[in-house]
Amino acid sequence: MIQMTLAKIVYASMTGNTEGISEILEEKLKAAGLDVERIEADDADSDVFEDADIAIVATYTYGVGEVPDEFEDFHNDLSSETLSGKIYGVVGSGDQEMHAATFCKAADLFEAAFEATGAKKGSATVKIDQDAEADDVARLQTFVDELAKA
Ligand SMILES: Cc1cc2nc3c(=O)[nH]c(=O)nc-3n(C[C@H](O)[C@H](O)[C@H](O)COP(=O)(O)O)c2cc1C
Repeated sequence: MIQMTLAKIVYASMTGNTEGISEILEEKLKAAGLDVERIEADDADSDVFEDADIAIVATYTYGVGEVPDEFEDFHNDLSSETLSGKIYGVVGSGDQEMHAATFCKAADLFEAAFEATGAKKGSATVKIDQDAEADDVARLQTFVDELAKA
């Protein structure tokens, strides 16, 4: 049997924007021929990416530039995991108008955590204002294409 590349998306979403983004990612990764598992932050331990080839986090930002509560433990523990040999990517949703100074800061915090794991960044972090519009969907396509060939 041919071993397929497994991509795992862990996401947190309070009002649905990031969930929608995670669904778009799932669809596009599948279209690229990958196996995909999409998991809510509440259901994920920090070792969730152990059996994945591609590790993706999709997060909104809460408080003043903070990781959402339901992602806090996961985020803290992620940096202690060893994910060398794996590819990672991060997508953020935030509010560019109301929170310009901390726009999608949680995505940057996840990028830093992934860097500590030894995983390789497969594509630049995508930051989306609220929900994904057509231009964002195009950026997500590029993100997926780059991860798939990284
Ligand atoms: C209390 C509160 C604090 C927020 N703080 C930030 C922030 O610091 N930076 C940011 O980019 N967005 C911030 N946001 C906006 C959300 O991240 C944004 O609406 C996001 O699209 C929500 O995603 P979701 O629909 O997946 O829950 C905040 C929203 C709330 C309600």
